[in-house]
Amino acid sequence: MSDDIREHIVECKGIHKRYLLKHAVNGIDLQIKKGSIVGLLGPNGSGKSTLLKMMAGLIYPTSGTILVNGREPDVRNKSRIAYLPEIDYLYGWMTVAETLRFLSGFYDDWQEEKAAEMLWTMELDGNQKVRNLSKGLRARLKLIAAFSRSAPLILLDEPFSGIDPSSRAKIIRSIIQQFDAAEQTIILSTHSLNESEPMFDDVVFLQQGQVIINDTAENLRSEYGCSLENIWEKVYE
Ligand SMILES: Nc1ncnc2c1ncn2[C@@H]1O[C@H](COP(=O)(O)OP(=O)(O)OP(=O)(O)O)[C@@H](O)[C@H]1O
Repeated sequence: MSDDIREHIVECKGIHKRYLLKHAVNGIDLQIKKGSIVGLLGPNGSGKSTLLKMMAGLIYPTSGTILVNGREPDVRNKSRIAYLPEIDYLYGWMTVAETLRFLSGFYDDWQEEKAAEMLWTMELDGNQKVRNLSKGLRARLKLIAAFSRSAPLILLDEPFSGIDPSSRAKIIRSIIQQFDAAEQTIILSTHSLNESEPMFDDVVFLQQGQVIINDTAENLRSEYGCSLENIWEKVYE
C-alpha cells in the first residue's frame, strides 16, 4: 500500500520490549490514525517512553512489529519523525539561537521561519545561553526544535514537564492553532491532563506495559461522563 493512502501512520502488532530484568512493554497492539493528536497516558514506568522510542526507531522491540508509514522505523526514519526525548539533550554553552542553527543542520525539513515565529510566541531570547535557561524555558526550546520540522510524525515525550500551568496552557493553544491535520500526526506522552486535555483527538491509557483503554477523547468523555483527568483518577487511583 502506498504511504499516502494508508489510514494509519503507526501500526503496532504484538509489541514486547524486555530489558534485562523488566518487561517494559507487554503485548501492545495499537494503530494511530493519520492527522490526529494522540495522548499517550500512564503512570511512571507504564512504558510510554519505551513505546515512543520504538516508534522513533531508537530501540527495537524484543518481538512484534512496528510500522511507521508502512516501514519499520530505524535510524534512517529520523528524517520523517520529529522526536522530542524526555531527557535534556541541549548544550549549555550554546545560545538559544545557536542551538536552533545547530539543529537546523541535521534536518532537511527544518523550517527557518517557523523556528523564528515560535521563538517569539514562546517568549525566548535568542541571545540567552542554554545553561542559564530555567527548566521550563529549556522545555520550550525543545518544543521549538520539534515543531520547526515538517516531519509527518511528531513524538513528544513529556514535553510540558517543568513548564508552569499558565504557560503550558498558552503553548498548548499555539500547538492546536498551528497543527495541520492534513500533514502531521502528534503522539504526546504526559501525566498532566489538566491543560493538555483539549488537544487530544484520541487517547491511549497504558498500565504495566499494556494498553488498557484506547478510544477517542469524545467517546471516553461521554462513556464515563467526566473529563479525561477524572477518568485518569478512576483508572489509576
Ligand atoms: N534502559 C532500560 N533498562 C532497564 N529497564 C528500563 C530501561 N528503560 C526503561 N526501563 C524500565 O521499563 C519500564 C518502563 O519504563 P518507561 O520509561 O518506558 O516508562 P514511562 O511510562 O515512560 O515512565 P515515566 O512516566 O516515569 O517516564 C520501567 O519499569 C523502567 O524502569
